Amino acid sequence: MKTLRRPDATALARHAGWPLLLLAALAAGQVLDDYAVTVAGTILIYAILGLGINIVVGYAGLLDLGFAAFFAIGAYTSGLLMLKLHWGFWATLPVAVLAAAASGVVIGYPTLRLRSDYLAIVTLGFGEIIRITVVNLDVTGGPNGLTGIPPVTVGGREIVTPPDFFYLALAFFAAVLVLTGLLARTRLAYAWRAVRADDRAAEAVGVPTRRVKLLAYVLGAAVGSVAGPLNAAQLGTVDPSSFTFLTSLMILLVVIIGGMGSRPGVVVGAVVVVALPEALRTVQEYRGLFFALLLVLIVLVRPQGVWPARPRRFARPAAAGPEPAPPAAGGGVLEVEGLTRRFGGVTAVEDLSLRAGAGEVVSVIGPNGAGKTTAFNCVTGMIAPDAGTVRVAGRRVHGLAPHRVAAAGLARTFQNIRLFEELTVAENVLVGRFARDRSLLRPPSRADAAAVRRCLEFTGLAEAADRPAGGLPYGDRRRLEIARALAAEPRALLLDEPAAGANPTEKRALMDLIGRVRARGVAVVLIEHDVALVMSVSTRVVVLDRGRAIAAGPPAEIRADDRVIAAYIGVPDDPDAGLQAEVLR
Ligand SMILES: Nc1ncnc2c1ncn2[C@@H]1O[C@H](COP(=O)(O)OP(=O)(O)OP(=O)(O)O)[C@@H](O)[C@H]1O
Repeated sequence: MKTLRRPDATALARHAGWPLLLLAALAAGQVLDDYAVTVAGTILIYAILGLGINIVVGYAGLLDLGFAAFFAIGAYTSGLLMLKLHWGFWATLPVAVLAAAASGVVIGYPTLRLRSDYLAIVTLGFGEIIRITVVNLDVTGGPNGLTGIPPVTVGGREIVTPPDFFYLALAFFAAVLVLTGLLARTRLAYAWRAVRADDRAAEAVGVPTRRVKLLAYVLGAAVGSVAGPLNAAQLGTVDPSSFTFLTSLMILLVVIIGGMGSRPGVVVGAVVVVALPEALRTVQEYRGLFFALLLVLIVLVRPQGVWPARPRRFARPAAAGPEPAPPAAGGGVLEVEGLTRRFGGVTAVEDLSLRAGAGEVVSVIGPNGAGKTTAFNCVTGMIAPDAGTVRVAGRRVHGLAPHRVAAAGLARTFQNIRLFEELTVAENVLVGRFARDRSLLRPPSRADAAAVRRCLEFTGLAEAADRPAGGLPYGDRRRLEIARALAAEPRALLLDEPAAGANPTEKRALMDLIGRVRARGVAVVLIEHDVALVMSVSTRVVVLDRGRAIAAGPPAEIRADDRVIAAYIGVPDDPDAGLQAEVLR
């Protein structure tokens, strides 16, 4: 039977697309007139800036309204070194990139804890600070900027004509393209996309989010800054009016129009942002109006961008690889002692102690607001407890950042499912591997791929590997969260209401899954309102009421405990109480 060759055709387009585009650009340099080739050179400069901001905004989702600052830092550093110290262009280049990378740390570090709107204000302010500084310093030429920058020489030849400059810009663009292409394949790029989707969930599954965000600023700034020296070389001047808020906005538009996180989209965006105003020169008076209207139209028709990023297919390893060895005997133990957390006058968790051994299922039950989720959040480092200790396999983990707690062997799921919606199922699980291996600047390893496959097969999601997580049915979303947690090969797995909203078939499947996880020697801690499920899967049950553990023991004991029934079921004339009591009994 004939098989469809479609994937091969797609792969060909994927691999041949860039070389073909570069070849077309090489040919265009020969045939275009000087004006068109100058516009094409400017498109390439914006494409380089776009590839830079694509890292910060497109991959990591950190809104940046001051990206022109890095463009300026690159241009001024290179220009000043050439004019004041008589360095050659090529020698100034690494210094310009380093200066921009260092300012990426300056802007990145204080903004790590900020979310979108505050981040926008801070980055906008940073862009203005840089512009106002260069306008007011004597050394940078004040409002006149720098003039008389010597041309670039390549192999003894001065780059002065528009086609020569276009080819230089094309070489820079190709180099930046290769570099960003390599970056897009690293584990860091997956971490960026996870951070963009849900940074708290990313941190909880082992991604060192602060480092990952800082790297986005640093690498984005370094990549974008390359456009600065190039622009200075093209014009022979550095003019502060080229680095205004409007420039930052145009650079941001490159990725918004093209498609967040899409490198081909960046090229499309740069063409639109640079060439469209040029094409509208014939209607000079209405140019701004037409440009604005066309942009609105593009964004309305293609809200995801003209060329949105496409999900990558998961590279299936030949085999899922051997099961990881179960934790050593006596390992896989979670020990919580005296955990206390207050919120103002409310004591959400008070002096809670809990122990889960390898292969045990310990359930934490209690009425709404009893403090169950707060206890989980304290144990996993997402909120700091006021008192108490948490140990995983004998190692203290309280006070550690959530990604370190995950690395110590504690994986979790969330009450309100927190998946990385735009990532595929396989990519979600891959991000879960960060708890095992935090290396960032290399592509996912064979071990990563084998673990992803193993976890997908274990949870029955292998068929859905390449589907976006956001499109999964409810039951599969719950299972995917568990698969992502298992990718960490945890010693203890904390499940927060995994059966909420599940139908009876899904509940049975969940019970089976919990049984299989437990059989691998993992300690399972379960928060659950479904008492029947709790009683059938648990080895021990801890009952919380108003933050305190009022009973703990095997299910049979808990069923018979009158204090539990009174506290958990509530007032005797509650119409639901009889039913719940039946289940407990
Ligand atoms: N961030 C917070 N700020 C203030 N109070 C909080 C905060 N988080 C939880 N609380 C309070 O702490 C108590 C315990 O809440 P928690 O969500 O841990 O309970 P729960 O047992 O998980 O409830 P549910 O079963 O409804 O999920 C509640 O009184 C809640 O209002």
